[in-house]
Amino acid sequence: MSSDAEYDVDLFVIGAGSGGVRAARMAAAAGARVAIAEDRYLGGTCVNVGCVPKKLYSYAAHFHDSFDDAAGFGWHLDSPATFDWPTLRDNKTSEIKRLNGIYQRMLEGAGVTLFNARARVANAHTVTLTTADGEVNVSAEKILLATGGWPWVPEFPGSDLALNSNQVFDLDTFPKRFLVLGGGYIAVEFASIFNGLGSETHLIYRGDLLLKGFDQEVREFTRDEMAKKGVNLHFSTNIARIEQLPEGSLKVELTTGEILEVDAVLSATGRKANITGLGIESLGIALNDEGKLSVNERYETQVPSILALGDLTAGPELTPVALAEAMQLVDIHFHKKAPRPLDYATIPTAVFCHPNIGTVGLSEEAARDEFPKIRVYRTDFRAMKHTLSGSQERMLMKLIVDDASDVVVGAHMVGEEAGELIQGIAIAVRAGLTKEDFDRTIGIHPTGAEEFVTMRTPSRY
Ligand SMILES: Cc1cc2nc3c(=O)[nH]c(=O)nc-3n(C[C@H](O)[C@H](O)[C@H](O)COP(=O)(O)OP(=O)(O)OC[C@H]3O[C@@H](n4cnc5c(N)ncnc54)[C@H](O)[C@@H]3O)c2cc1C
Ligand SMILES: NC(=O)c1ccc[n+]([C@@H]2O[C@H](COP(=O)([O-])OP(=O)(O)OC[C@H]3O[C@@H](n4cnc5c(N)ncnc54)[C@H](O)[C@@H]3O)[C@@H](O)[C@H]2O)c1
Repeated sequence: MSSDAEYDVDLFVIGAGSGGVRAARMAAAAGARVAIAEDRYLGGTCVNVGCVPKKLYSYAAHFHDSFDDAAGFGWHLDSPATFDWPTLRDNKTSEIKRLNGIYQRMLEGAGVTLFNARARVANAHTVTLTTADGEVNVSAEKILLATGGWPWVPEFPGSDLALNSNQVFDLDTFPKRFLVLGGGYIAVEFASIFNGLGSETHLIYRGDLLLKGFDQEVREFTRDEMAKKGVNLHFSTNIARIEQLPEGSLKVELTTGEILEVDAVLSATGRKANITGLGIESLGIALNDEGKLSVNERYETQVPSILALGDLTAGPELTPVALAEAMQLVDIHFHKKAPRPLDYATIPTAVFCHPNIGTVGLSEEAARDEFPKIRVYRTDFRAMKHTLSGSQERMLMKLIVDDASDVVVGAHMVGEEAGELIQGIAIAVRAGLTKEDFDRTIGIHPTGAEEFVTMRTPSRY
């Protein structure tokens, strides 16, 4: 790359995932000369081994319930529905290829120079690319680290036989018996997916209740609903060892002594910052206690010309967070705007277990810690659809209100399409609306969602 300017480019982005691509495109649109390096797949984790394929598989798994529900409405399948894993897997792969192409065209269209190469930081203003033809240096006024995270698997005898979330999407054969280790997002989502697709499914969790950090009642309700759907939940236990049996299946011994025989084990035990070989240690960029990069409100690391965002930095590991940080970063560095720190307290999130969880703001427990007195409005019920389907699935909805100000500080839901529904509620919570505002909002009938504006009597204080 050559230019009369002091540096080859104004911005060099390492990692073309959610945050990196957004920052590169937006900086280029602001007139910056931008390059980006990606050594694996355009679109990063979300597009290739995260949100997108996960959601497609979650849709696939939901059909199981839909087929069951249909009979009460008069629909009958002539023969039992069968599931073909290669069709789902390969259709998913084609869709991801299509998305990879869209990302490439978006970057090219924005005038971003794309390197299909692994990158490392050589110094505060130089990126070294490892290409088939050897190493290439590119100088940059600013370097953005957007390399995301990588699945972490604990070590125990036979842990190499466990899959991580990157590997679970492309299995050659469908696991008739599936075991997942962990109690976080990925564990509950994949337990629901494989259970829905027809596997005998086990979830092994060291704690006594899944989804630590979520509202306690949401956690308990989700546990009960997942168990009703047939997921075998094993709490307060861990995997002691895994052995491969001669015919290929896996013998999993739990710390409780119980033995399970399965076809695949997924370790969904968290992710670590993806900094291997990135060269940041020698520049004095230190990791915080969580193993992530610390940045200031301008997204600058300890080396001011080196920026970072997304899963690599503190905060929730969510695609919309990486995207929002990218927009902020570009505003600050390329539109010269003052920093407007994101409101991390009201980031909504959904867990795509079955049924889904949607949540925004404070849990009941966190609100009790923060405010002298709260009001909790909650309801759980069987959705109208299930009066005919016969399904015993229930829905939980909850509003947490600061009693003194009447502001709704948390909203939680477990039920069909909770992820879709909570997005709108999140606007109200983010805006600091009061319970009276909710009460004055007219419901939409007949929906489950109307309960969010019709709960009148506190269930407890
Ligand atoms: C199974 C799963 C499901 C998920 N589901 C959801 C969901 O439903 N909703 C949601 O909001 N979030 C979800 N997430 C989280 C979401 O995917 C991440 O928060 C998001 O992708 C983070 O974006 P990022 O830009 O920080 O990093 P990434 O998207 O991880 O991108 C980093 C990119 O950098 C590249 N890279 C790394 N090192 C180098 C290097 N040295 N040189 C060149 N390139 C490099 C990587 O190959 C990668 O493409 C999920 C994650 C997983 C694992
Ligand atoms: N729907 C979504 O938005 C979505 C979906 C999937 C992932 N994600 C993001 O990706 C991140 C990573 O997901 P995740 O589920 O891997 O992480 P997580 O942090 O949510 O859960 C990790 C789980 O592994 C357990 N664990 C950790 N070490 C262990 C050990 N040594 N032995 C046994 N268990 C252990 C933890 O107790 C926890 O239950 C999430 O935090 C989330 O931000 C988001």
